[in-house]
Amino acid sequence: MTGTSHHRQERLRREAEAELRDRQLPSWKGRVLQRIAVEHGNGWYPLLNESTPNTAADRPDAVVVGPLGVLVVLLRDAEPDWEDTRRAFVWTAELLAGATTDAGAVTEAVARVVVVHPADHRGRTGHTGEHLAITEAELDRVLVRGERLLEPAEAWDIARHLDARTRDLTPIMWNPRTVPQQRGPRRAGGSGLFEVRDLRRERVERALQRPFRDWRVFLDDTQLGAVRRSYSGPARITGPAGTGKTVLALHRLAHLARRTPGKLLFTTHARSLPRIAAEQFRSLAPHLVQRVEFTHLHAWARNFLTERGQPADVDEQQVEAAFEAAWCSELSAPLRAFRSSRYYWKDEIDRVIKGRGIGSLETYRTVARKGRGRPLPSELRAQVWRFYCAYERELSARDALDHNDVLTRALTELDHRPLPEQYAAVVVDEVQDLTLVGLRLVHAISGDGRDQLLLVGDGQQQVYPGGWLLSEAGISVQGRGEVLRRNYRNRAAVLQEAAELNAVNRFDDLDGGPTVALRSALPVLRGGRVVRWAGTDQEAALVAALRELDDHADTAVLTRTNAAAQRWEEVLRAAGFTVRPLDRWDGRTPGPVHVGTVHRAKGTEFRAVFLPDDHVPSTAHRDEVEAADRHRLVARTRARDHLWIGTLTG
Ligand SMILES: Nc1ncnc2c1ncn2[C@@H]1O[C@H](COP(=O)(O)OP(=O)(O)OP(=O)(O)O)[C@@H](O)[C@H]1O
Repeated sequence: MTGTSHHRQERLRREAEAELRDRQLPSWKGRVLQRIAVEHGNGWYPLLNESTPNTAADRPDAVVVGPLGVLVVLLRDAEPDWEDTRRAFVWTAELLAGATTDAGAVTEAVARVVVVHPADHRGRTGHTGEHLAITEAELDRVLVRGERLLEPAEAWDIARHLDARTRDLTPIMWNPRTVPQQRGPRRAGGSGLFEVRDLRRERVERALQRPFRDWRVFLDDTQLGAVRRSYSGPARITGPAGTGKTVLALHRLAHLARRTPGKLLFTTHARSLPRIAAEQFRSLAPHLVQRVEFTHLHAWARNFLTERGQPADVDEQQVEAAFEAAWCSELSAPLRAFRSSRYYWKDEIDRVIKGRGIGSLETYRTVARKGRGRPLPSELRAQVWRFYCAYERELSARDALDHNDVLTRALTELDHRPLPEQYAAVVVDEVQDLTLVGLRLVHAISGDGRDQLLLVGDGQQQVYPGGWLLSEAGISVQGRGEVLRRNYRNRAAVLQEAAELNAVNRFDDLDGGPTVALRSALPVLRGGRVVRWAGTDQEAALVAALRELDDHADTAVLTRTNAAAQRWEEVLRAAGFTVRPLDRWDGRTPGPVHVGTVHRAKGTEFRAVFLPDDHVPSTAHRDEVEAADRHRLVARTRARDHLWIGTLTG
């Protein structure tokens, strides 16, 4: 430390001592608060609780706003009760509500609870479920070291907001009415919409330059509303691709975790998404990660049945063999005559008959089969039913269960014997891909209580056939929900390319709620690059295009089928690239080129995405054309900056 800065520190310390003199603080608390107050010289704005040192157990002694975020500081001789630290956080978070900075609305992700103990404290320190515990000797950990979360102007705005919101907190060492001299770049006059939009763009651009996405994103007003709102029953978030639905869902989980005891559940249909969401949640709220279970729905059902001593393993080969046996029998002949595709009839069983939990031909005759193409005549339905019964017999003969059986059994078991302990909240992402039985299961897990169930999805991104009405699962969202419109992921050129697809939303029109199509989404980021390639030697073209990229980090080659993904893996390895299959990715390491199916990439994003032509056979069936367009929409909207689309000719 130089002589001058030492002198300045000493002056600040004496000023702090004078400000705190009347408080009659125990000496160690006085020292800590002085130290915090001195940090004002480094861009921190301390606010002291009016009652300190006689602070209530569940209130902070100080709230300090600065470059490393908002610290909710509790000075305690002994380890506090976790409920008290949580309440102190919630109290502060509620004061933060409505705070805005140039970058947008403030989220709770910028705040954390820090419990400070005296230097001779012998108890535990470090991270607990709810807070970070340190001794007074370790204050640098929270005041000096760590990730920079707030710009100087943002910290100032938040500190002033807190001062204005409550009389319980008093600024020390700074005056909310005096504009600080050394401030970071601020908006220069005016508040036109255009300018606000530019600022948001600038901030998102900055976040994109970091190696990983900035999960402490400042949510926009609609997102923030949905994070903090208390819903009296099940609620629903919709919005086109890239509008921040998953971000919102994770913030809401953190928000609810801080307010309620008990476990929370994040689930979805796709196997890879929970792992990635868990990583994102970890960087958003590391101390709460133990409280949230991230599991795809089939794994949840399997674990649940296993715990209850019931069989739950699915042997894919046996399932395949059972279907093949039925398909090879004469029972499939009328089906083939109507639609030759084996996949179509497999979907009919998986997504319509078993997926909807249809137990009799009478019910099957009446079901709407939305999005499944030409209606099935009644006589053909009877034949499909016979085919389905043959498949079931083949399964039993092999003593095998398919994935639908596992969900159905879990639902029955839950009906019989509910969970011993309810989840505090359940969030379902990509809800449009669940079957009706899957939806009933999440509803049975969550119940209808306040804030218990949040459904997040977008009908334009449905990649599995079949649909349902929420009411068929006994769920009513009755105006409880939000529609997001601002696309933060895709640069304008990429968004435009994806929005041109005619991805018919067969899902949301079922519920009649408000929806926004991708083409009406509002792009936040400018620029972007779309390359359309057409020719015969696609492998050479894609490899050359990949080589042209200045950086391969965060790049993906996405395919329609597993077989195509495997083939591309080999091609890229042979060309010298390091490749990682998407199903082994946890969203953390951006290093090698990722290769996988679009299904595996659901809910994720990459800087550059390559979509080679997969020889999709052309079809005249409307449902298949629509499904292919939805699939393409999902694929294209995975790209943030750069999109490469291949077309094989000849
Ligand atoms: N308010 C915001 N400000 C800046 N960036 C944001 C904001 N909200 C979301 N983002 C960013 O936008 C991208 C898309 O967010 P997210 O994955 O939550 O969207 P989504 O609606 O779930 O997309 P999809 O339906 O395609 O899976 C992410 O990189 C996220 O960090």
